[in-house]
Amino acid sequence: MSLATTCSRSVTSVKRAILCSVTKTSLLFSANNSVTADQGKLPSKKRWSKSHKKVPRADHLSWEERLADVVTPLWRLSYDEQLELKQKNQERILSQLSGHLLGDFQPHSSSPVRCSLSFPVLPILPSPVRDGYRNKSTFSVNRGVDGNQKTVGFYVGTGKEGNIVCVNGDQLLNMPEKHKLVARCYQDFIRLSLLEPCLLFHTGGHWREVTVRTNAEGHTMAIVYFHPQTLTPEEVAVHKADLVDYFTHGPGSVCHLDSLFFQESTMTRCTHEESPYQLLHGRTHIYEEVLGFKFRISADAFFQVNQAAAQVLYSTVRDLCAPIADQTGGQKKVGGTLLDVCCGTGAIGITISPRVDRIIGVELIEQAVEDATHNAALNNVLNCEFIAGKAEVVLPGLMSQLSSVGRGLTAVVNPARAGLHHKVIRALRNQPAIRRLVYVSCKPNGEAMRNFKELCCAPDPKKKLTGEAFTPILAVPVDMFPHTPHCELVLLFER
Ligand SMILES: C[S@@+](CC[C@H](N)C(=O)[O-])C[C@H]1O[C@@H](n2cnc3c(N)ncnc32)[C@H](O)[C@@H]1O
Repeated sequence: MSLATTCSRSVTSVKRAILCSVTKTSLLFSANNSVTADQGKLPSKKRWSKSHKKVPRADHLSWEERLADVVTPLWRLSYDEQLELKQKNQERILSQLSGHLLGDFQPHSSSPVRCSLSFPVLPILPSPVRDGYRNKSTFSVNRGVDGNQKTVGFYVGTGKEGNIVCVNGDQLLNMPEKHKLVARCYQDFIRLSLLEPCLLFHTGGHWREVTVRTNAEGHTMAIVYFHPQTLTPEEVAVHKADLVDYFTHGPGSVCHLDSLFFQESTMTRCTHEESPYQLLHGRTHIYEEVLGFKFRISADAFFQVNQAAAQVLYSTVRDLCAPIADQTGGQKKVGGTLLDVCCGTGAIGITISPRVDRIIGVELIEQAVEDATHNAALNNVLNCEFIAGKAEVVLPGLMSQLSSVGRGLTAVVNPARAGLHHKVIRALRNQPAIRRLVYVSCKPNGEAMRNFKELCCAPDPKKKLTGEAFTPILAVPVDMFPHTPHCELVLLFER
């Protein structure tokens, strides 16, 4: 089957908006969509200042501007310019995959290599909300511009160079006011506390980061991370009580926290299982609504950071995983089984559940699996089951049980930045019932690229990749992170 035929077969049932863009893109891509390997790279500040806006020299920048350049490096560009840049960047990344599949990519060559895209990349879908969109922020504690070690904000500089300065995030465009308020109050609280901040784990100190989660309804959860060092549980309890008092009856009550959690951790990052998230005040969970479904989110669980853009992402993923037969919209049933790998709190599977017979989700974090199971029940969804465990451990066994589902098996994978373990790729690739696979990645140029190549390479018995190769059919970038160079990439593979 020719690529063009495969492509049109895949997109005929995708939502009209997508279809429309595909048609336009398909018509254009063979003629115009060739990009060189260095095109679309994020411009250096020098290049920006030439082609876009004048950027002052770093030593003339305020600390807030320097921080904005670290956290939201596209903040000087208009949103259209940002989207153009991201589009080119995604096309450049995907041209690597195309080139690799066509056998003409030279990864070690320093000269730009001309590669055509062998599949359409649709125009990036913008975020409906551009400013203050984050529903989760984590603020660090370290030495501030004025030397005060109890400063809550984000780092400028690096630990390696020993020039870290902690700058408050008040000017960051992606940060909602509520997050800034909680960070200011936490700073005020730790400055009042007799305990020292924990700047480096081996040098002592206690107060660490604070994470703030909010939802579209304005509910707020704060999670304070604390290093107990040699304090007894009784001594820690006194400081926990002070924290609660500050945020419920003291100056911090302006934050109107709906939940206050506390995690005592001796490692940079601990799961709930390693060190429990202790609820000090208020509600156990925060809730978010996406595409008409309600999701319970635990303190520890992943949820897309931009709720409005998450709706765009999930409807795109839904239409690629389970394209409805007609173009009238609605929730017609397609049937079959959907495997939701790295399912988090179940958002992808649950939003697709009305269109398929069965959803099986696999997720590492137990709390997230509990949330996913709860979320299915909360939404009266009866065809979802979720399995806790590493996908690389669960999938090989699960695959043999799924052999009987025939050809109605689709997989959607949405791993963290580290990509999928090679055993997961092997299990997916060697299960012939999977004809369609949708890969959602926030970092397609990293480990995910290795995954793409392993999904699409010729059968390789040495790597135990014996199943028929997948072919990339269509890519849809979705902007989840305005003002930053990042976006989500949805990549449809078929075979
Ligand atoms: C980018 S999030 C996506 C979550 C979900 N699909 C969503 O849209 O909300 C990646 C998820 O992969 C999970 N994860 C990371 N490593 C994993 C592994 N080895 N096996 C299964 N899940 C894993 C993380 O806990 C996280 O929930």
